[in-house]
Amino acid sequence: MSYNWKRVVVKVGSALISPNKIGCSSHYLLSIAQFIVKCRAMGTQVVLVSSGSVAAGAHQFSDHEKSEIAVKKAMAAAGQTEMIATWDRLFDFPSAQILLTHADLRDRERYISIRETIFSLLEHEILPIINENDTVTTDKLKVGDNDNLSAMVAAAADADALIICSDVDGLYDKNPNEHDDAKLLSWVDNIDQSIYDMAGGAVAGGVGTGGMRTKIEAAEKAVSHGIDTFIVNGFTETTFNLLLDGKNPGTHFQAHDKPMKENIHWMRHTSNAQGEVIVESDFAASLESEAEQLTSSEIIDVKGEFSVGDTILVRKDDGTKLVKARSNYSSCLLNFIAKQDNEEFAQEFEKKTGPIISNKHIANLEKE
Ligand SMILES: Nc1ncnc2c1ncn2[C@@H]1O[C@H](COP(=O)(O)OP(=O)(O)O)[C@@H](O)[C@H]1O
Ligand SMILES: N[C@@H](CCC(=O)OP(=O)(O)O)C(=O)O
Repeated sequence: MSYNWKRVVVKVGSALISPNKIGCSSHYLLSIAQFIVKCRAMGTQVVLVSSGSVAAGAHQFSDHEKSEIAVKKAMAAAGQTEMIATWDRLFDFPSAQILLTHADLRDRERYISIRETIFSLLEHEILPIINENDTVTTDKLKVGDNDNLSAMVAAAADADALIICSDVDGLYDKNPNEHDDAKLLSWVDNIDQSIYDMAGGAVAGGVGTGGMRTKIEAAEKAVSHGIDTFIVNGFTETTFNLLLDGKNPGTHFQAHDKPMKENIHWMRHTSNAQGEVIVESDFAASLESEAEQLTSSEIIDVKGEFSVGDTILVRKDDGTKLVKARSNYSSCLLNFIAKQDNEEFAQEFEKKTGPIISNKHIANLEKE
């Protein structure tokens, strides 16, 4: 019996591509590539999210300069071509490179465009190979790790499963590289703080970046969109044979059976709030129904700069996060109307302009 997936995202960590940080090695990629080929032959579409550009490009630069940000970006640029060429050589079908930043994914129009490009490539049986566009990112613009990126991609691609290939067998109850008695968790159906507490970071000075924490974050994003998520050991061929047999070779995070709608998931997990609207601590309206709208008289403060259509966070004065929603007002207009002494004017203005936030594009943060 095999898994009945229509579409999977396979994420491959740096240690598998560039184990020694001297260019790329196809040593561990062969069994992953074979898995991709077999999935496609079984009718399962595959999207590949591949790390490794920084590690692969590292050997072009001297050790003393590698901590400089500009050099890291240069390493990524130099390693990216090598990484793509290495993957491309392993397939007898075409592949395509997509480089993304968080700024692309959190912009709804660009996000839709990314989705359409992925679907078009898959329709034409071209393998999309995705990585973060490290060369152009700043702290504000980047996702920062490919675990979270792969979950955002899996949601954008409407995947059924996300397979995160790492250098360990899965999630252990503590870091197996530091504790000999660490136990592998093969099944996780609820990602709560106790699961996050098990996760340590990546090995200091090692090849990977995120460690287990970012993999759990990725799993949380993916399962809430109905995507079964696996953390598996990408070093061994057995992993992929087991997956093809419908078995779990590592840690399986169970998908929610009532996944969030695509646009709500995007708002909750991919879009960044460009600003904040602060309301009183005793604010009680649900904000999700037409009857319970946010009005300017309830706003204490407006923070940040945002435009019509941007995502904003509505939170209470005491810090409680209420909702993330699409703003129908710019920050400038909202500041103006919220600071109006003439309440009648404000009410009339809102009546004409419409609700402050959209109740169609809203993610409730209190329920989760
Ligand atoms: N609870 C845990 N279970 C498994 N691995 C853990 C755990 N805590 C920390 N780790 C570390 O996370 C590493 C995998 O993450 P990372 O190095 O970022 O790999 P990748 O390149 O695959 O993203 C493991 O090698 C291990 O050292
Ligand atoms: N964009 C980076 C990916 C960094 C990253 O997340 O690495 P990893 O923890 O190995 O998945 C690169 O290509 O090197």
